[in-house]
Amino acid sequence: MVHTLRVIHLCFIFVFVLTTVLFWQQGQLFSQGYRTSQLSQLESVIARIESRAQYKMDSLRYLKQIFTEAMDDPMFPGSANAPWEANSNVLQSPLWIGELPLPESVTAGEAFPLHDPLEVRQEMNALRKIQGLFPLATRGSELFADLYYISREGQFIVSLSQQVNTLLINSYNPHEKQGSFVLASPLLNPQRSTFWTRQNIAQSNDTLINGAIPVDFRGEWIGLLGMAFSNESVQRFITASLPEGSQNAYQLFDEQLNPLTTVVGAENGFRLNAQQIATIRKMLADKPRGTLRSGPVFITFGEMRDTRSVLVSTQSLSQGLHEEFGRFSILLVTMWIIFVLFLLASHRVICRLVHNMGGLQREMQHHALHDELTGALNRRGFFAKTSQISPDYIDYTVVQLDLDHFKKVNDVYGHLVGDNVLVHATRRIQRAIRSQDILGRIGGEEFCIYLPNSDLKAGIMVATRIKWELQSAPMMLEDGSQLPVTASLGVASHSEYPEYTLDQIQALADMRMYRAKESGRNQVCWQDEASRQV
Ligand SMILES: Nc1nc2c(ncn2[C@@H]2O[C@H](COP(=O)(O)OP(=O)(O)OP(=O)(O)O)[C@@H](O)[C@H]2O)c(=O)[nH]1
Repeated sequence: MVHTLRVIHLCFIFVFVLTTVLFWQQGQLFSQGYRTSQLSQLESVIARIESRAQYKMDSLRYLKQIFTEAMDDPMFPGSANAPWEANSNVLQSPLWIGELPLPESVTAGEAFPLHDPLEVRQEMNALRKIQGLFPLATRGSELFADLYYISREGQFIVSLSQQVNTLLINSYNPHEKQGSFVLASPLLNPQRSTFWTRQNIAQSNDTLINGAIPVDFRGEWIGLLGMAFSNESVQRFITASLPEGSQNAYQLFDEQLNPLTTVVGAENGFRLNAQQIATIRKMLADKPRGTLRSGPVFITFGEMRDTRSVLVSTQSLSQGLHEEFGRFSILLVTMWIIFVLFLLASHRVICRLVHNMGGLQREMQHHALHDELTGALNRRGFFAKTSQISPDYIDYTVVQLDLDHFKKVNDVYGHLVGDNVLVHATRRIQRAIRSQDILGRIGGEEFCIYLPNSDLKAGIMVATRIKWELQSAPMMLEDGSQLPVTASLGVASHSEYPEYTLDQIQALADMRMYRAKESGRNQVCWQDEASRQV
């Protein structure tokens, strides 16, 4: 049965491992699918942001075109006012003007004419012209921008809103290496293309994001046209770019992974820690897109080359479970748990069945080989056991025992007392033999004892001890009287007839037992011719 149980355990372990591996593989596929879906979701958000940002840059190029054309337009003489007086021009809404300290590196070594009122007026006229066109370039309100122009000639900055004007002036750092004016120089921007820059707003954690383009006129670099986007407007812009029903939170970072916006989208309260930022930075050095799992949070990130920023999306476990992949994962895990529970239950039932069957089998085997009344081996059990071991034991002796006048006990005291005598006699015999000796009740009141590793002499000693055990302990009856129990015993040893089989030795002992009966009972006989009594 132990073997059967072991096979059952192995089968169940095999099924458990196999199905767990299958479920795990399925989980891996889900996990891969989830990763891909997160990346494609981020990709689509990045594509939207980039296309919108590109639209802004295209608008800027278009406005620059109009601006340079207007500089040459003789039909638009413009205002005769000096730039710092332009606020008084009431024809359109005011242009806000401020003085801007241009970096020395930009102006050094170049012979600037002092403020040429004509060129400055031309610039102002051109600005007036594009001022009217600008609202067309700010499609919708999701990305509020303000247009500004920095005149290299006049060293002033003009913008449509006073707020942006002040911000630009306050945050302008002429020594900034990546400052917009520096990046617009022909040296660093020979293609004269658009570019993105950032300015940290003084006394605040906010950043002003600028899209800018250098303006050249008649082959000479005269200024810079730009759009400034406030932090909140970028935030609104990203929110508007998110897919509907997205469970992710997004945050925009600069290339050094300093946050440019606060978290937008689903609110999961998650903030990247220093270690996660270091990991993302390391991964970005290899690939522009990537994913990582950090505890219960799944992080997806992607670089946006044009705007030189990094978009990071995070999804907490609970948010992920609201998505299709999350629901499938729950289903998969539930199915696995149900399966394992079912497997455990069936394993338990089968083991119990096998155990019960084993018990039943052992019980049946015991009944088949043992005498129910005395508990000793029955005839079949005795011969089964002795024939099992007798080939190994060549030096054995058999004692055949028959209770004396047992019929009389039955007749006088009844069968119940007769049964008790049999039990009593069995116990007494067991007291007189060794644990390795085999006792069997092979007939009604007939017993046989197999003595391994015993010669005839030892057998006679055991038989004599049994005789005395019985004789010396009569059975107590219910009325307090004593019932003497004696037996006649025959002894035969394999050593006498080595060629004999166990059956033959047992038959010989039986014959000698009859001799003991004939010789007057309650005695041991071990010879064929003349019985010897002890
Ligand atoms: N109570 C009881 N009696 C049994 C059992 N098995 C056999 N007997 C009885 O044992 C008696 C055996 O009697 P006999 O073979 O004539 O032998 P005996 O009376 O012992 O006489 P001797 O052997 O010559 O001394 C029979 O009456 C059987 O019915 C049993 O399990 N219980």
